[in-house]
Amino acid sequence: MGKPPNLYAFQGTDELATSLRTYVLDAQANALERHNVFRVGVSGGSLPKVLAKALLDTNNGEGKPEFDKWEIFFADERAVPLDHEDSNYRLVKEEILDKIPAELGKPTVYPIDLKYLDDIQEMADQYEKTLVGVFAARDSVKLPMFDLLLLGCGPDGHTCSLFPGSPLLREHDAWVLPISDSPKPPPKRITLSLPVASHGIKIGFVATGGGKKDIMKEIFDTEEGRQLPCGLINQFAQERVSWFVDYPAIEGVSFPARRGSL
Ligand SMILES: O=C(O)[C@H](O)[C@@H](O)[C@H](O)[C@H](O)COP(=O)(O)O
Repeated sequence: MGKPPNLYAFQGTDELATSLRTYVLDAQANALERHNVFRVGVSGGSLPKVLAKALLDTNNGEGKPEFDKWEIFFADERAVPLDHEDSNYRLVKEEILDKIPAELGKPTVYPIDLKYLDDIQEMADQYEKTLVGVFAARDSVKLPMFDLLLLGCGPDGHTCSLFPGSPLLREHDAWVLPISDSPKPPPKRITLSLPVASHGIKIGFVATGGGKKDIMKEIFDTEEGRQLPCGLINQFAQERVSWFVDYPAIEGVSFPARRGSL
């Protein structure tokens, strides 16, 4: 049995961002030492804004992101053009990529292939091929191992585009899956599968605001919550998972949180 996930709680997003920066830079240092590249998967939602605060505030702690060594992938993406308001690529571009100062270098980014907007199975297959190309042949690597996955948690306990009760949660072979009926709009998306999302060397969740307190209580304090997508990642990845939350998000949660800095 491994150790439980880490739950770090902060007074507000500024404090959260400072510790998230330390966490990301630590993951970067480990990855660069291991293979001189930092492979990161990011989600949409509120995460990119918090991540921008963590990474781009240059007065914020020691060390720097070495973006020219970063390879950025999408933990999930909506099947829309890259300049569409629903695009996670557009969100990450506007919040982070466009704001990176030149001296920090430019990351390599892997967006979805727009040729397949009308065929999301093909879009998922192509994105999986991209991962195969980067993480080595599928036969030799059972699952791609991201150096860091940065994920959000929906009010129903979903993460990436893996929703509670979805048959996609039972998929153990594919690395990337299509979804055509996402309960959160827009309906058509692709997502990392649960085994891939649980396989990151480090997996960081960011959840803030009182709107998250009921689902956080469910995930951390109840047996049913452990079966929700976020709860399943907690179970599978255990101490490789770290949650960065603010106090309102864990009001009433009994699971022990470490308050203050990382
Ligand atoms: O593209 C998406 O819809 C996201 O990747 C999704 O999984 C998100 O991370 C959660 O819904 C949490 O969103 P918030 O952080 O905005 O609550």
